[in-house]
Amino acid sequence: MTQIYDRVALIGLGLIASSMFWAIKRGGLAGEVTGYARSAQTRETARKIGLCDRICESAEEAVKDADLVVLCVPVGAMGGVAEQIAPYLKPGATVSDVGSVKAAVIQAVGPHIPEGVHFIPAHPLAGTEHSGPESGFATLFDNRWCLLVPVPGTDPAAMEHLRALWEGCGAHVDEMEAEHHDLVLAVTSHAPHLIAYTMVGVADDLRRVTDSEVIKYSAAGFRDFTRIAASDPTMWRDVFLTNKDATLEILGRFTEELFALQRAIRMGDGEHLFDYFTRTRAIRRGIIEAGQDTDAPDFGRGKVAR
Ligand SMILES: NC(=O)c1ccc[n+]([C@@H]2O[C@H](COP(=O)([O-])OP(=O)(O)OC[C@H]3O[C@@H](n4cnc5c(N)ncnc54)[C@H](O)[C@@H]3O)[C@@H](O)[C@H]2O)c1
Ligand SMILES: O=C(O)C(=O)CC1(C(=O)O)C=CC(O)C=C1
Repeated sequence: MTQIYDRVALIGLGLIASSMFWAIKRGGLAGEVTGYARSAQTRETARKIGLCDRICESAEEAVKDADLVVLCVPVGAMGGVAEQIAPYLKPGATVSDVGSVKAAVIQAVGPHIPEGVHFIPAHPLAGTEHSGPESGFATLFDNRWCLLVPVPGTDPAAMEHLRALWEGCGAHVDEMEAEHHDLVLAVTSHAPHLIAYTMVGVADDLRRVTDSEVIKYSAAGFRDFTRIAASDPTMWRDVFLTNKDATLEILGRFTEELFALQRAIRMGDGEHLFDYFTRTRAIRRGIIEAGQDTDAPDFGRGKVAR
């Protein structure tokens, strides 16, 4: 139990904020954690389940005297929240966020951060398809990456504190530059979500001809592949609107590969299909062997390939 901050404020009480709260409590990482959500119903639920030491009626009240303020709202709401809390931030405090896109958040939040307050964007690479204050759990960040995205002139001591908080929450911490982050995440997270949403849309379109059998008998492949299509629509709308260029670049490449496979199927080119699947299977297995598949079961002996 190492306390890193006296007071932490969480703004937006959904999956990530609630998981942060339970992880901070588990590690004894903060003296007090305050919380604020825009909707009265969310604040009520938070109080009921004991989320945060104190739920405040305004964002201003929540951030007052906080040493660390973490913005846990959808990416498109970050700028507005930053503007709202700016006059109430304590000198020397750190403002961070957990947004899935970084360049747009830096652009939206940065200008509102007052002189004497540190701004360190961050992104924990962990989540589920669930959302809201009741969806969080203390172990969400265990053995997952959290990327810190320092802006020019970032105070090294403030960085160390934030790094220690995320490590205390169970994460491995790395640093990455914003544009690079957005390109990497477009491949590993954003495009896959869009493709999963699309596949569910296709299944739904087919409902009329298959008499709902696609949904009723949805096989393991469909279920595994489309779990993430149950994710929050506001969050993902904002991700695509704010990481437009990188996502469109990756979707362009994806479409080219898809067309090549489509052509191989039409032409009966089994060799092309076999070679492609052999190569991609090796890559996927390599991810597991490198221990980067943090969902693979761990029986206390390191990651076990599935
Ligand atoms: N869900 C994931 O898998 C995941 C993973 C890593 C990072 N993120 C990022 O974390 C952030 C939060 O995501 P989440 O999954 O916790 O979402 P969530 O939908 O569970 O929670 C978001 C919360 O923010 C509140 N909110 C929305 N607009 C607000 C405003 N203007 N002021 C105050 N509160 C507001 C909502 O009412 C809700 O309580 C997003 O930026 C998302 O991109 C999500
Ligand atoms: O596992 C999931 O449900 C997720 O979608 C989590 C996930 C991801 O794509 O890996 C989603 C968005 C993030 O910003 C980080 C993590």
